[in-house]
Amino acid sequence: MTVIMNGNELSKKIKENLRLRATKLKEQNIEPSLVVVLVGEDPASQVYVRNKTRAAEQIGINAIDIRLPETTTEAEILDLIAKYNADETVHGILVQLPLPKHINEDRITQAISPLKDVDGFHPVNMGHLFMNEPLALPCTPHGIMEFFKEYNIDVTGKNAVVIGRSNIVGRPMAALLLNANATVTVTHSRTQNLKEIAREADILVVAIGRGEFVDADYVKEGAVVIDVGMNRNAAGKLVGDVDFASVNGKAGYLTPVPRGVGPMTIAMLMQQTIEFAERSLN
Ligand SMILES: Nc1nc(=O)c2c([nH]1)NC[C@@H]1CN(c3ccc(C(=O)N[C@@H](CCC(=O)O)C(=O)O)cc3)C=[N+]21
Ligand SMILES: [Mg+2]
Repeated sequence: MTVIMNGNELSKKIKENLRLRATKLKEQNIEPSLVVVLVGEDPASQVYVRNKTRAAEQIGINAIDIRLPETTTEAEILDLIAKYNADETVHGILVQLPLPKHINEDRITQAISPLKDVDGFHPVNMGHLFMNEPLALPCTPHGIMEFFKEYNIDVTGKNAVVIGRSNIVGRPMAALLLNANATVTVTHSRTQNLKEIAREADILVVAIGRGEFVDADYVKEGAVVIDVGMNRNAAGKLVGDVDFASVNGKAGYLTPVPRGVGPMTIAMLMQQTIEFAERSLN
């Protein structure tokens, strides 16, 4: 029997709690505010950004939604970031990735003040995370840790295998699992014997960007399987990196796509915004 972890339900619960915290902040004349910058017309990014601004609205976070044309220069974005870094009424700044090719994503990420970096992507925040003294956590890995908490999954001493080493998911996920005392293996496209390594996992986090890549052969009976993927299959249907039908029944726990990790990412983004706003009180 596989427990399907419900990201819609858990994120809803978290957002309800955040709404109360937003109300408290407003009573103290702080309006939690998040700047969301989207450059270009990528349809998937438009969906994600809309989901973020909608969640902000539900909670009572003021979302400053900035849409810029594909032709925007790097200097223009850097100017905008400098403006909001200096604006004390703004608590969080997010620039949606990916950015158009003529813009250097690292320079943009590094321009955002670490104290307003709701994504947790800034190298300073990455450093704090790796030293187990986090200031802001990357939202997707953070949301995955919240799943473990909700479903009473103790990762201490467990074999955790992360497939993927991106700066936004794989690497910070490994750090969070290590901070939580798991035994962590990070695998990637050059890993030899991936299937054999994955089969040893008590906790398997899949973030490779290849639709339905991980089937039951990669999964140990009873393992916790977390699917970070967001892909369109040949029929245009949204699928994860895990072959859900194949793994369902073998895993102990499994996240679906959609309604799994995606909504948790957004909930953690909102939580980080509220936390930054609360810090502004002190
Ligand atoms: N600076 C930055 N911060 C991010 O947090 C960030 C980013 N850039 N770039 C892209 C990724 C991806 N991401 C998602 C957020 C929500 C859903 C989401 O809401 N998913 C829904 C369904 C979405 C759909 O229907 O397509 C679900 O899984 O149920 C998915 C993916 C945030 N990201
Ligand atoms: Mg994917």
